[in-house]
Order: sequence, then C-alpha cells, then structure tokens
Amino acid sequence: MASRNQNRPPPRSPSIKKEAVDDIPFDKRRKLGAGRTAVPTSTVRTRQAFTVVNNRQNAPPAASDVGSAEASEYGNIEFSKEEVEALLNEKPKAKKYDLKAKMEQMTEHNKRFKLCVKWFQQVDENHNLEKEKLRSALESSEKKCSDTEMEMKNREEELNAIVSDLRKENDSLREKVAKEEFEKLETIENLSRETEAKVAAEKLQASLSEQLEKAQHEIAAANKKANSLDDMYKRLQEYNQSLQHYNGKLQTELETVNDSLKRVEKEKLTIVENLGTLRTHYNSLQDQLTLSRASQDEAVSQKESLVNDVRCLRGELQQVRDDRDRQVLRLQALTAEIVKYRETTGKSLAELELLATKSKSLEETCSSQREHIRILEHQLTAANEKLKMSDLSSLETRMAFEAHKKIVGDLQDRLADAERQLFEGETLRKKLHNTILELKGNIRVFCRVRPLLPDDGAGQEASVISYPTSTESLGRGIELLQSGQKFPFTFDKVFSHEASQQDVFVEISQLVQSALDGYKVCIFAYGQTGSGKTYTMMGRPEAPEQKGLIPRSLEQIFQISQSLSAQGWKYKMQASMLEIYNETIRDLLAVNQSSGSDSVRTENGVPGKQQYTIKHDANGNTYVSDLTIVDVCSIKEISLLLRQAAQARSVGKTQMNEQSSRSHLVFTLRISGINEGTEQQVQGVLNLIDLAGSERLSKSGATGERLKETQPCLGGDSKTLMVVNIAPNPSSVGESLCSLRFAARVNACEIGVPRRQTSLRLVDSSRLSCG
Ligand SMILES: Nc1ncnc2c1ncn2[C@@H]1O[C@H](COP(=O)(O)OP(=O)(O)OP(=O)(O)O)[C@@H](O)[C@H]1O
Repeated sequence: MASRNQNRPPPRSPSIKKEAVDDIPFDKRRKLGAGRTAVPTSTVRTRQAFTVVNNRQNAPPAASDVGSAEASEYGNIEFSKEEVEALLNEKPKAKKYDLKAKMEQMTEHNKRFKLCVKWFQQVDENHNLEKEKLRSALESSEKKCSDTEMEMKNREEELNAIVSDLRKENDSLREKVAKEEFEKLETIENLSRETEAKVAAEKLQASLSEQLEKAQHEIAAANKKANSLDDMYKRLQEYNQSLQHYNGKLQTELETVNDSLKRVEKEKLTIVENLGTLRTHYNSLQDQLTLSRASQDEAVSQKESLVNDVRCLRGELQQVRDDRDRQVLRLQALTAEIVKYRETTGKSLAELELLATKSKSLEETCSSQREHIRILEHQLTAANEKLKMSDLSSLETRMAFEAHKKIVGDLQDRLADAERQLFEGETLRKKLHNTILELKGNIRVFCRVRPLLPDDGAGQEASVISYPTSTESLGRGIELLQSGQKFPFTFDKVFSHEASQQDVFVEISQLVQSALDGYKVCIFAYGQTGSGKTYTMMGRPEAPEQKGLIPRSLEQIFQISQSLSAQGWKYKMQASMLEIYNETIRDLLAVNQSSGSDSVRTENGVPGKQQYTIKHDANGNTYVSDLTIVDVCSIKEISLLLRQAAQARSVGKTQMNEQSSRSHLVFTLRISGINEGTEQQVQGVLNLIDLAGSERLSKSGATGERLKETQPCLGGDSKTLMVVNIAPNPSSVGESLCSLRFAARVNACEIGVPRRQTSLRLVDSSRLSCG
C-alpha cells in the first residue's frame, strides 16, 4: 500500500500548517486569506488510490474481501473526478445472459457506488467543517489584523514622535557641532598657546625640580621636626590627661567643698536663728529684770510707807492709850472724890448731879477712845500683815531677780559661744566661697534674655531663642536661630525672659559679699542698645520688685556689714560714680551738675572745673584724680546718691543729644573694714558697670581706651562677672549672635587668681584705691 501511495498524485490543495501561517508576513497572509485557498493541515487526508477499487475490476476481490472488512478496507478510499465519471459510465461486461455474473458485477458496482457516495458525503462534511474552521480562522485573522493595524497606528505615532524628537535632537546636535567646531578652533588656538606655555613650563619645571630637591631636603628636616613635635604632642597629651585627671579631682573637691559650704551655710543659718531667739529671749529677760527691779523698788517704798504708817499708828495708839489712862485715872479720882464728898461734906444734890454728868461724859469719852484704840489696833494688825506680805513678795522678787540674773549670765555665755561659732563659720564660709569661685574660674559669664516689648514691633513673635533641656545644659545653655541655622552657647548661667531681678541677684550675691571680704569685684553688663543692660544693673530703684543689681548689691553690703559689727567689724564705705562718653570722663556725683561744670567737692578739695585723669599708684591700684568720693553710712545715703547720679546722667543725656547709649557708667564702692577684736583689716572694691550699647562701640568710633584704663578689674586679680544681655526680637539676631560670640570668648578667658586685700591694722585708711 505504501509503495502505491508513493505513486499517487500530490493532494489537490497545498497543505499549510497554522504555525507556518503565523510565520508568513502579514500582507502575504492577507492575500492567502482573501483567496481562501489555504487548507488547514488537519483537513487534508492521505487519499487512498481509487485504483485499488477500480483495479478490482480487473482482479475482483475474493468473497472474503467484501463484508465487514469492507468498511475498514475502503473507508479511506478517495475518488478522483475521472474515477467517479468512470464509475458512473461503467457498463456491465458480463455476457448478456449471464445473469449471475451480471448480478455480481452489479453488486460490485453498487458497492463501489455506495463507497463513492459515502466518500462524497464525507468529503462534503469535511468541506463544511473546513469551511467553518476557515471562517473562524479568518475572523481571528481579521481581528488580529485589526489589532495589528491599531498597534501599527500607535507605533506609527510613537515613531512620528521619535522622529520629531530626533529632528529636534538633530537640530541641537547641529548647533552643538557648530559650537564644538567653534570651540575646536578656540582649542586649537589654546593648544598653540599651551604649547608655548608648555615650553615655558618645561623651563619652569627644570627650575622647580631644583627647588623640589631643596624642598625635599627641607621636608626631611621638617619631618625630623614633626617627629620631635609628635613626641612633644604625646607628652602634651599625657600632660593633658594628667590635667584632666587633676581637673576631675578638683571637680570632686569642688563638690565636697560645695557640700561642706552648704553644711556650713545651714549651720550658720541655725546659729543665726539660735542667736536671734537667744537675743529675743535675752531682751525679754532684760525687760522682765527691769520690771522686777521696778516692782521690787515699788515694794520697798510700799514697805517703807507701811512701816511709817505702822509707826504713826503705834504713836497714835500710844497717845490714845495715854489719854485713856489719864481719863481712867481722872475718872477714878472723880469717883473717889464723889464718894469722899458724899461721905464727909454732904454737898447739894445739884452739885452731885453735875459731878455725875461730868463723870458720865468722861466715861463716854473713855469708851469712844477705847473704840478708837480698837480700830487703831485693827489697822495696825492689817498694816503688819501687809508688811509681812510685802516682805515676802520682795523676797520672791529678789529670788526671781537672782534666777533671771543667772539665766541672763548663761545666755550671755551662750551668745558669746554662738558668736564665736558664727565667726568661725563665717571665716570657713569665706574660705570655701573663695575656693569655689577659684575653681569655677574668676571670670564668669551670665546671659540674660529680656522679654519681648511692645516697642519691638509687630511680627517679632517668631522665636529665635531656645533653651536646651538636657541635664548638662539645663539653665546654662542658649540656642540662637539665624537663617535656619542653630548656634548653641553655654555659659555659667542663662536667665530666660521670665527671670526676675531677684533671680539674677541671688546668683551674684555671693560675689558681692566677696567685696566685703576684701576682694576686688567687678560686675558689668554688655549687649546691644535696648537689650536690658541698664534694667539689669540699675533697674527701677523706685519699684522694689524691679530694683537692679546696683541697688540690691548695696543693700546687701550694708545689711551684712551691720550684722558683722557683732563680730567686731567696722566698715567704711566710699562711693564714686563716673560716666565715660567720647573718651571723656564725667563725674556724676559732682555737686554742681546742672551748670555743666564738674565737681567742686573733690577728693583734694580743690574747687573749679576738673580734668579727670586716671592714675595708678605704687601698689598697682588705680584711681581717677579729682573724682568726687562720698562717704556713705546707710542705704538711704546710697539711694540719694543713685538718684543724684541718675539725674546728672539725664541732664548729660539732653546735652549729648540722646546718645547716652554710647556712654559707659561706672559705679565704684570702696570698702574698708577693720575688726577691733582681731586687729584685722580688709579693703575691697565693688565695681558695677553699665557699658554702652555693644554695636555703638564700633559705630561711635569710641575705642574704649579710657574704659580699659578704668577697668583693671578685668585683667588682674579681681573676681569678674559679665552679664551679656540679649534682645529676643528676630531683627536683633545678628547683634545677639555677635554678643554671644564675644561672651563665649570672654568665658574662655583665664585671669589671675584674685588677691584678698587683708592685713593687720595698717596705715592711712582715708584713701582707698579704685582697683
Ligand atoms: N528683664 C526685663 N524685664 C522687663 N523689661 C525689660 C527687661 N530688660 C529690659 N527691659 C526694658 O527694655 C527696655 C530697654 O532696656 P534698657 O534701657 O535697660 O536697655 P539698654 O541695653 O540699657 O539700652 P542702652 O544701651 O540704650 O542704654 C527698657 O524699657 C527696659 O525697661
């Protein structure tokens, strides 16, 4: 069969596989589709040669070939057109009368015919099927085709966009090329110039090579030096470590010293309290004693008057008794006379009656005198009783007096003891306080931010100042915001706008006390105009809450100096106040300020207009010649002076055309203390300075030379505190930053160790130096 199949003509329709169709380019596929000539492979069957059937004409199949096997044997048979026609035109070949053969041929013919019909039906079915399949294939192809068309359209648009981009790019590239060409020309020019330069450079290189050699030698030397510096650096690091270690130790010591200071302060407080109560007790006892003495005196005088009364009463009584005795005697004599007369002479009845009346009256007198005597005796007993009582109360008063005297003695002993303890505590406190200040550094910086004021203008609410809350910076840190950048600073203390005058003063009060202990103390305010310097230093002395550092310091100094008088200290205070404006010194305490001519009442007593000069004496002390120095004994006098100075300043202000913010104010209090008991003497100075606005210093052209001359406190052996004042409004942030930077530099300064000006009673205390 296979060999026969090989001889079969090829199928009528070319078979095209589906995959093959997909491979065909789209336009060609369309053509194929349009002609509907493509026949799917599945529809093509291998045709069985009809000759097999037809051949049977020549070699009819055996009887066994027909029957059940027939369908399977001929099921796949196909007919060509010629074969069908041959089948239809076929005529029986048997002999006319050979019916059997004819029948057989007919049967055979029928059979083939049936096969042919069946084949036709099958072909028809296949055709229909194929037709359906082709239709659906066509539809899907058409869909694909339209999809592809859409895609193509999109692609075309994309490509158009790309093309326009490319065109643009092309244009810009062209421009670039033109530019590049221009640059190329320039480069060529440069190249020629560089070539020239290269030649020069080569020459230079040669000279540099020489220099390089030299430099290498120098580097070698420098390396040697660097090594030695490395060694030194290591040594310095070690030294630094040891310093840090030492610093740590000092910190611990500082803490212990602080603790003991606190303890001593507490003890001092309790001692002072005890002393106070003892003093009150002592005073009340003294009052009681005076009262007792008065009541004793009264009792004594009462007793004396009573004794006198008794004596008088006794005299009276005696007299009355004598009278009575005399009357009784007279009565007896009269009675005897009557009896005698009756017996002997027998006188007239009238005379007798007269005598009886006389006797009766005498008896009455006698009884009344008796009554009087009884009353007097009663009075005498009462007076005696009273005398006894007053004797008793006088004894009691004397005993109470003695007891009080004893208590007062005890109290006086205790008071002396407490005062001694207080003195010792005070000495210890001073020592510890100074140790603390030395450890903290003798120049300290506080920062104070004033509140926003209505004058700061609208739109100034945005906060440019913040305070860090970390443990190490709490109360000591401040951050300034400028153009979105934060600038942090740390000082010994930072006061926010909420801090009161008292809050600030509490922090400096110990420093102020150092002036009483014999140190030079300098407190000055620094900052731009309107930042609160004058408010901090002077405040508003008329309003107790708003008094500044100057009045508060002076009050404290007077209070403490008074309390120290119990320990034998006597202080003498001298105040002076000057203003420096345009490098000229003005005496603010000079008597005749309004006339514009300074001081008539001067240190040397010379009247007239003064030329103030700054002088330094042999001991390194500084003073201003001809400056008015006023002895002050009470805070009242100081207040008066401050008012006078403020007035003088305001007079000057008008004369200087409201430029007071360019002037510096220096208040100086010189303190001289002498202890009568210990023969100790101290000399302290308190300088309180309100500087000119920091921005004006440079703008005004004032160099500050005069100020520097009058401020030896800053550089020497004094305790110095700088208060840097800051305005919180955003428009001042630039000046605030300058002030804070300057303050940070001051904070990093180291000045000498402060010297206490103390001695055993010495020389002339009438003239005290300024610093
Ligand atoms: N802590 C504060 N609380 C309330 N008001 C304040 C405070 N600090 C300053 N002020 C007010 O701000 C204003 C300016 O302050 P002040 O005159 O003290 O500034 P200043 O720095 O001394 O200026 P100048 O350099 O011109 O003398 C004043 O009206 C003052 O009362």
